[in-house]
Amino acid sequence: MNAHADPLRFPPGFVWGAATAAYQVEGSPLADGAGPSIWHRFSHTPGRVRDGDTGDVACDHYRRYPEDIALMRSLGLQSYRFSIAWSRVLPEGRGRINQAGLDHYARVVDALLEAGIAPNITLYHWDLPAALDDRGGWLNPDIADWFADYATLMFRTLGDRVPLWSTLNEPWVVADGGYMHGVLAPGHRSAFEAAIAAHHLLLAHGRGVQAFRASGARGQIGLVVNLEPKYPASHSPADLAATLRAEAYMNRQYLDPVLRGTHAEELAEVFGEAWPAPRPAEQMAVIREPIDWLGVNYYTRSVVRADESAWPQRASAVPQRGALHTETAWEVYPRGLTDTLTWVKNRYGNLPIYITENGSAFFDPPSAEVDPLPDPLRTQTLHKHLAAVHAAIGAGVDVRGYYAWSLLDNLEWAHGYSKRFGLLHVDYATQRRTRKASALAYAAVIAANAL
Ligand SMILES: OC[C@@H]1[C@@H](O)[C@H](O)[C@@H](O)c2nc(CNc3ccccc3)cn21
Repeated sequence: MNAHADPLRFPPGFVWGAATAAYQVEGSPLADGAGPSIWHRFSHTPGRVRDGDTGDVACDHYRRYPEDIALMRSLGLQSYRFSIAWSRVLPEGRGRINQAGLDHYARVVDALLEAGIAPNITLYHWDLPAALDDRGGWLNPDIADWFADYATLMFRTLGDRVPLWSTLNEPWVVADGGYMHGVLAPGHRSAFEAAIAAHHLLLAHGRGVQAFRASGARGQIGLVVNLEPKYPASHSPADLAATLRAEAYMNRQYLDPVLRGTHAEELAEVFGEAWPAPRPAEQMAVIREPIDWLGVNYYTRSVVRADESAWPQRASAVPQRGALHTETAWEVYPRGLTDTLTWVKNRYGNLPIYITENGSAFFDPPSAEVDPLPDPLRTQTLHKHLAAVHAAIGAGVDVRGYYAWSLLDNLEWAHGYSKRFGLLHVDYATQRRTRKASALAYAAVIAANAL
């Protein structure tokens, strides 16, 4: 809270939430008839995840969600963004339905509604059913049908009472991490596969939106993308061109097809021989199925220079020495959030935006000896990014809400449990939750709807 100057007030009805993802928090990956996901396989593959960490227990959120919802309520959270583990409800990803999995998520939704917290459901947050990966996963063109069938099942089950839905979380990370560089599940390393996966992710998104419209579900559906503004290291032609390639590869690769019906022109240069022939017009039309809102995940920016050795975009980030960096080595750069939001408005129009993830990993001890647990760097970083959102709103961007990443310390993918993003500290030895000071700072902003 800004104790001296006039408070920065947010619009009436601005939605304040927090976010998680199934594989990072739930634990019990095979409970009650669930099938394995590619992240269950990946984390159990030696060498893939730091310290051999897995999601077998995580935050035990699958069982402890009533306690966690009570904590959300105590902080005054108005919405909770979480994901469905596809292989809990369809153990093989298609066909046979696991009613126990559907019943679990219905209980979570009803408990949230009972607590006055609006569910915001992500259908896909990286944990593809392993059985679908055995059929090619995101490389199989049939996955758009598989995803649409899964989405339809969820809309029929929960569509009467869930106000916000998104199809995919960060398709760029799925393709770049899972298929281009191989650092995330399923761990492939091929530009050809990355381009194919990217197209099928876009097709699946569009088919998911069509399924939402056909299901008659209430609420609104969107797409969640990670955006990282790219600033040229110099005004040299080489650096300017590299910056455009980096921006096209991360920031425009998915938004241009979904919101403009075209592909960023630099992608043919970035992917080279791996870039496919122009896609059929009817597929581009599916991809462009109109969405109701856009989810923006923001963490940092990058300052870009030309780098012929950096594959595939031939551009690399210039370290910003002297700036505050997080434990994930991301520069803290709140102005980048304002710039990103105004960039979206100027390029794609003023569609409703939710900041679906924003947060920071700074060191917290494994066990919390005091409540609240001091976390000054995370608290100041939170305040600065909320001020950046306020600035974007003041510039006319239609930002509807903000979700802190994350509600809980959790499994940070290949980093294991070594990076803590939570507003709530988790002692993994005891599963005890402890509020961090940033949680109380966030609660004060929510209570005042002002900074
Ligand atoms: O790393 C923090 C979170 C992660 O826990 C979420 O599951 C995921 O949605 C998420 N996306 C980003 C930003 N995008 C990104 C960029 C490069 C590598 C990995 C993630 C950060 N985060």
